[in-house]
Amino acid sequence: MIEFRNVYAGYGGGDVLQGLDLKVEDGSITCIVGPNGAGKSTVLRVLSGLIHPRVGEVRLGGAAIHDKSPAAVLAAGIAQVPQHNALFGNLTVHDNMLLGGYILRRNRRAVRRRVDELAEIFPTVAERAHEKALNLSGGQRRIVEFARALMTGPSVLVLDEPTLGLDPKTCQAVFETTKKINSLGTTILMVEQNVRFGLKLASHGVVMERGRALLAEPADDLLRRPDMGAMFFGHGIEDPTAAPQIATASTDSSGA
Ligand SMILES: Nc1ncnc2c1ncn2[C@@H]1O[C@H](COP(=O)(O)OP(=O)(O)OP(=O)(O)O)[C@@H](O)[C@H]1O
Repeated sequence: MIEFRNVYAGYGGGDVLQGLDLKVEDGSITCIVGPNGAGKSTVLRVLSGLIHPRVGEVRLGGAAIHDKSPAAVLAAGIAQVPQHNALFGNLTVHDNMLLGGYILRRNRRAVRRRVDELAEIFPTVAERAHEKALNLSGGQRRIVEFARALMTGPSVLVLDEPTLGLDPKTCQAVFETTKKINSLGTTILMVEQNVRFGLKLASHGVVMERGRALLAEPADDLLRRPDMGAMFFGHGIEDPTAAPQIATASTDSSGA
Protein backbone atom coordinates (compact mmCIF):
# COMPACT_ATOMS: atom_id res chain seq x y z
CA MET A 1 0.00 0.00 0.00
CA ILE A 2 1.05 3.58 -0.62
CA GLU A 3 0.16 5.96 2.15
CA PHE A 4 0.41 9.75 2.28
CA ARG A 5 0.11 10.93 5.88
CA ASN A 6 -0.53 14.59 6.60
CA VAL A 7 1.68 15.71 3.70
CA TYR A 8 2.48 19.39 3.21
CA ALA A 9 4.55 20.08 0.09
CA GLY A 10 5.00 22.75 -2.57
CA TYR A 11 7.43 24.68 -4.70
CA GLY A 12 8.83 27.31 -2.36
CA GLY A 13 5.97 29.77 -2.65
CA GLY A 14 3.78 28.05 -0.04
CA ASP A 15 2.35 24.58 0.29
CA VAL A 16 0.29 23.13 -2.54
CA LEU A 17 -0.48 19.96 -0.60
CA GLN A 18 -2.18 20.99 2.62
CA GLY A 19 -2.12 18.02 4.96
CA LEU A 20 -2.90 15.39 2.36
CA ASP A 21 -3.99 11.93 3.56
CA LEU A 22 -4.26 9.37 0.80
CA LYS A 23 -4.17 5.59 0.52
CA VAL A 24 -3.54 3.52 -2.58
CA GLU A 25 -4.48 -0.10 -1.97
CA ASP A 26 -2.30 -2.86 -3.40
CA GLY A 27 -3.78 -4.18 -6.62
CA SER A 28 -6.04 -1.16 -7.15
CA ILE A 29 -6.35 1.29 -9.98
CA THR A 30 -6.64 4.52 -8.03
CA CYS A 31 -7.53 7.66 -9.95
CA ILE A 32 -7.14 11.17 -8.58
CA VAL A 33 -9.48 13.75 -10.05
CA GLY A 34 -10.19 17.36 -9.15
CA PRO A 35 -10.18 20.88 -10.49
CA ASN A 36 -7.14 22.60 -12.02
CA GLY A 37 -4.59 23.54 -9.40
CA ALA A 38 -5.92 21.11 -6.78
CA GLY A 39 -2.46 19.58 -6.49
CA LYS A 40 -2.95 16.31 -8.38
CA SER A 41 0.34 16.43 -10.31
CA THR A 42 2.10 17.59 -7.16
CA VAL A 43 1.04 14.33 -5.48
CA LEU A 44 2.79 12.42 -8.25
CA ARG A 45 5.89 14.58 -7.99
CA VAL A 46 6.10 13.94 -4.24
CA LEU A 47 5.60 10.22 -4.79
CA SER A 48 8.32 10.00 -7.42
CA GLY A 49 10.83 11.86 -5.25
CA LEU A 50 11.00 15.04 -7.34
CA ILE A 51 9.67 17.10 -4.42
CA HIS A 52 10.17 16.25 -0.76
CA PRO A 53 7.41 17.06 1.73
CA ARG A 54 7.96 19.84 4.23
CA VAL A 55 5.81 17.93 6.72
CA GLY A 56 4.35 14.43 6.73
CA GLU A 57 5.26 11.02 5.37
CA VAL A 58 4.87 8.90 2.28
CA ARG A 59 5.14 5.13 2.80
CA LEU A 60 5.33 2.20 0.42
CA GLY A 61 4.54 -1.12 2.08
CA GLY A 62 5.20 0.54 5.44
CA ALA A 63 8.66 1.87 4.51
CA ALA A 64 9.22 5.63 4.34
CA ILE A 65 10.04 6.81 0.82
CA HIS A 66 9.40 10.57 1.08
CA ASP A 67 13.06 11.42 1.49
CA LYS A 68 14.31 9.24 -1.37
CA SER A 69 15.72 10.39 -4.71
CA PRO A 70 13.76 9.66 -7.92
CA ALA A 71 16.23 6.85 -8.74
CA ALA A 72 15.75 5.30 -5.31
CA VAL A 73 11.95 5.53 -5.64
CA LEU A 74 12.19 3.73 -8.97
CA ALA A 75 14.41 1.08 -7.40
CA ALA A 76 11.82 0.71 -4.61
CA GLY A 77 9.27 -0.29 -7.24
CA ILE A 78 7.41 2.86 -8.33
CA ALA A 79 7.71 3.64 -12.05
CA GLN A 80 6.10 6.50 -13.95
CA VAL A 81 4.94 6.58 -17.56
CA PRO A 82 5.79 10.02 -18.94
CA GLN A 83 2.87 12.00 -20.39
CA HIS A 84 3.63 11.27 -24.04
CA ASN A 85 6.24 11.21 -26.79
CA ALA A 86 8.59 9.46 -24.44
CA LEU A 87 10.08 7.02 -26.96
CA PHE A 88 13.25 7.63 -28.96
CA GLY A 89 11.72 7.91 -32.42
CA ASN A 90 14.82 6.92 -34.35
CA LEU A 91 15.42 3.81 -32.26
CA THR A 92 13.56 0.57 -32.79
CA VAL A 93 10.85 -0.62 -30.43
CA HIS A 94 13.25 -3.31 -29.19
CA ASP A 95 16.00 -0.80 -28.42
CA ASN A 96 13.55 1.47 -26.64
CA MET A 97 12.58 -1.48 -24.45
CA LEU A 98 16.23 -2.32 -23.71
CA LEU A 99 16.86 1.26 -22.60
CA GLY A 100 13.97 0.98 -20.13
CA GLY A 101 15.74 -1.96 -18.50
CA TYR A 102 19.26 -0.54 -18.45
CA ILE A 103 18.11 2.27 -16.18
CA LEU A 104 18.28 -0.14 -13.26
CA ARG A 105 20.18 -3.21 -14.42
CA ARG A 106 23.40 -3.66 -16.31
CA ASN A 107 22.76 -7.38 -16.73
CA ARG A 108 22.14 -7.66 -20.47
CA ARG A 109 20.81 -11.19 -20.34
CA ALA A 110 18.24 -10.35 -17.64
CA VAL A 111 17.17 -7.25 -19.56
CA ARG A 112 16.68 -9.22 -22.79
CA ARG A 113 14.71 -11.86 -20.92
CA ARG A 114 12.44 -9.15 -19.54
CA VAL A 115 11.84 -7.75 -23.05
CA ASP A 116 10.82 -11.25 -24.15
CA GLU A 117 8.41 -11.57 -21.23
CA LEU A 118 6.81 -8.23 -22.01
CA ALA A 119 6.64 -9.02 -25.73
CA GLU A 120 4.49 -12.03 -24.83
CA ILE A 121 2.10 -9.82 -22.89
CA PHE A 122 2.06 -6.95 -25.40
CA PRO A 123 2.08 -8.35 -28.94
CA THR A 124 2.91 -4.91 -30.40
CA VAL A 125 6.34 -5.12 -28.74
CA ALA A 126 7.06 -8.35 -30.64
CA GLU A 127 5.31 -7.51 -33.91
CA ARG A 128 6.95 -4.10 -34.30
CA ALA A 129 10.23 -4.95 -32.56
CA HIS A 130 12.45 -3.83 -35.46
CA GLU A 131 10.35 -0.86 -36.51
CA LYS A 132 11.51 2.64 -35.61
CA ALA A 133 9.26 4.00 -32.86
CA LEU A 134 8.36 7.04 -34.97
CA ASN A 135 6.62 4.74 -37.48
CA LEU A 136 4.11 3.43 -34.93
CA SER A 137 0.55 4.64 -34.59
CA GLY A 138 -0.36 6.70 -31.52
CA GLY A 139 -1.95 3.71 -29.81
CA GLN A 140 1.02 1.44 -30.54
CA ARG A 141 3.42 4.06 -29.20
CA ARG A 142 1.44 4.31 -25.96
CA ILE A 143 1.50 0.52 -25.55
CA VAL A 144 5.28 0.49 -25.98
CA GLU A 145 5.67 3.39 -23.53
CA PHE A 146 3.67 1.47 -20.94
CA ALA A 147 5.54 -1.78 -21.63
CA ARG A 148 8.88 0.00 -21.35
CA ALA A 149 7.90 1.42 -17.96
CA LEU A 150 7.42 -2.19 -16.82
CA MET A 151 10.99 -3.16 -17.73
CA THR A 152 12.15 -2.51 -14.16
CA GLY A 153 9.40 -4.77 -12.77
CA PRO A 154 7.65 -2.11 -10.69
CA SER A 155 4.94 -2.94 -8.17
CA VAL A 156 3.29 0.43 -8.81
CA LEU A 157 2.86 2.21 -12.13
CA VAL A 158 2.10 5.94 -12.07
CA LEU A 159 0.25 7.59 -14.94
CA ASP A 160 0.08 11.38 -15.22
CA GLU A 161 -2.92 12.35 -17.36
CA PRO A 162 -2.50 9.40 -19.74
CA THR A 163 -5.16 10.60 -22.21
CA LEU A 164 -3.98 14.19 -22.54
CA GLY A 165 -4.14 15.21 -26.20
CA LEU A 166 -5.03 11.72 -27.44
CA ASP A 167 -7.70 10.76 -29.97
CA PRO A 168 -10.48 8.35 -28.85
CA LYS A 169 -8.85 5.31 -30.46
CA THR A 170 -5.59 5.92 -28.61
CA CYS A 171 -7.57 6.53 -25.40
CA GLN A 172 -9.08 3.10 -25.91
CA ALA A 173 -5.58 1.59 -26.21
CA VAL A 174 -4.58 3.34 -22.97
CA PHE A 175 -7.73 2.01 -21.27
CA GLU A 176 -7.15 -1.60 -22.31
CA THR A 177 -3.39 -1.52 -21.64
CA THR A 178 -3.89 -0.10 -18.15
CA LYS A 179 -6.49 -2.77 -17.31
CA LYS A 180 -4.19 -5.49 -18.58
CA ILE A 181 -1.20 -4.28 -16.57
CA ASN A 182 -3.35 -4.08 -13.45
CA SER A 183 -4.81 -7.56 -14.00
CA LEU A 184 -1.24 -8.90 -14.05
CA GLY A 185 -0.71 -7.59 -10.52
CA THR A 186 0.62 -4.04 -10.84
CA THR A 187 -1.00 -1.34 -8.75
CA ILE A 188 -1.86 1.77 -10.75
CA LEU A 189 -2.01 5.34 -9.47
CA MET A 190 -3.17 7.86 -12.02
CA VAL A 191 -4.17 11.48 -12.35
CA GLU A 192 -6.75 12.14 -15.04
CA GLN A 193 -8.45 15.32 -16.26
CA ASN A 194 -11.00 13.25 -18.11
CA VAL A 195 -13.09 12.35 -15.09
CA ARG A 196 -15.40 9.87 -16.75
CA PHE A 197 -12.54 8.04 -18.44
CA GLY A 198 -10.51 7.90 -15.23
CA LEU A 199 -13.29 6.73 -12.97
CA LYS A 200 -14.51 4.11 -15.46
CA LEU A 201 -11.01 2.70 -15.58
CA ALA A 202 -10.33 2.91 -11.84
CA SER A 203 -11.40 0.76 -8.92
CA HIS A 204 -10.88 3.60 -6.45
CA GLY A 205 -11.39 7.33 -6.94
CA VAL A 206 -10.03 10.27 -4.99
CA VAL A 207 -11.38 13.78 -5.37
CA MET A 208 -8.82 16.44 -4.49
CA GLU A 209 -9.48 20.07 -3.78
CA ARG A 210 -7.02 22.68 -2.53
CA GLY A 211 -4.29 20.21 -1.69
CA ARG A 212 -6.41 17.74 0.26
CA ALA A 213 -8.39 14.61 -0.48
CA LEU A 214 -12.03 15.56 -0.16
CA LEU A 215 -13.53 12.18 -1.08
CA ALA A 216 -12.02 8.70 -1.39
CA GLU A 217 -14.52 6.10 -2.54
CA PRO A 218 -14.97 3.18 -4.91
CA ALA A 219 -14.76 4.71 -8.38
CA ASP A 220 -18.22 3.41 -9.33
CA ASP A 221 -19.75 5.20 -6.36
CA LEU A 222 -18.09 8.47 -7.35
CA LEU A 223 -19.27 8.08 -10.95
CA ARG A 224 -22.83 7.63 -9.72
CA ARG A 225 -22.82 10.70 -7.49
CA PRO A 226 -25.17 13.20 -9.12
CA ASP A 227 -23.32 16.12 -7.54
CA MET A 228 -19.84 15.21 -8.87
CA GLY A 229 -19.98 17.04 -12.17
CA ALA A 230 -21.59 20.18 -10.85
CA MET A 231 -19.55 20.33 -7.66
CA PHE A 232 -16.08 19.98 -9.05
CA PHE A 233 -15.99 20.23 -12.79
CA GLY A 234 -18.64 22.67 -13.86
CA HIS A 235 -20.41 20.14 -16.07
CA GLY A 236 -22.11 16.78 -15.83
CA ILE A 237 -19.59 13.97 -15.95
CA GLU A 238 -21.85 12.11 -18.37
CA ASP A 239 -21.46 15.00 -20.81
CA PRO A 240 -20.33 13.29 -24.03
CA THR A 241 -18.30 16.33 -25.10
CA ALA A 242 -16.32 16.15 -21.87
CA ALA A 243 -15.09 12.60 -22.35
CA PRO A 244 -14.56 10.05 -25.07
CA GLN A 245 -16.81 6.99 -24.97
CA ILE A 246 -14.82 4.13 -23.57
CA ALA A 247 -16.05 0.72 -24.62
CA THR A 248 -15.53 -2.18 -22.26
CA ALA A 249 -16.52 -5.71 -23.08
CA SER A 250 -18.61 -6.13 -19.96
CA THR A 251 -20.38 -2.81 -19.54
CA ASP A 252 -20.53 -0.93 -22.79
CA SER A 253 -20.63 -2.01 -26.40
CA SER A 254 -21.27 1.36 -28.01
CA GLY A 255 -17.72 1.64 -29.38
CA ALA A 256 -14.96 4.23 -28.93
N1 LIG B 1 7.00 23.81 -10.89
C1 LIG B 1 6.16 24.61 -10.21
N2 LIG B 1 6.60 25.73 -9.59
C2 LIG B 1 5.76 26.50 -8.89
N3 LIG B 1 4.43 26.28 -8.76
C3 LIG B 1 3.93 25.19 -9.36
C4 LIG B 1 4.76 24.30 -10.13
N4 LIG B 1 3.99 23.30 -10.59
C5 LIG B 1 2.74 23.55 -10.15
N5 LIG B 1 2.70 24.68 -9.42
C6 LIG B 1 1.52 25.25 -8.78
O1 LIG B 1 1.01 24.31 -7.84
C7 LIG B 1 -0.40 24.32 -7.85
C8 LIG B 1 -0.92 22.91 -8.05
O2 LIG B 1 -0.45 22.43 -9.29
P1 LIG B 1 -0.68 20.94 -9.80
O3 LIG B 1 -0.04 20.86 -11.12
O4 LIG B 1 -0.27 19.98 -8.74
O5 LIG B 1 -2.26 20.92 -9.91
P2 LIG B 1 -3.18 19.92 -10.67
O6 LIG B 1 -4.27 19.53 -9.74
O7 LIG B 1 -2.37 18.80 -11.24
O8 LIG B 1 -3.77 20.84 -11.79
P3 LIG B 1 -3.71 20.76 -13.36
O9 LIG B 1 -4.81 19.84 -13.69
O10 LIG B 1 -3.98 22.16 -13.77
O11 LIG B 1 -2.34 20.26 -13.71
C9 LIG B 1 -0.84 25.28 -8.94
O12 LIG B 1 -1.20 26.50 -8.33
C10 LIG B 1 0.41 25.47 -9.77
O13 LIG B 1 0.47 26.76 -10.32
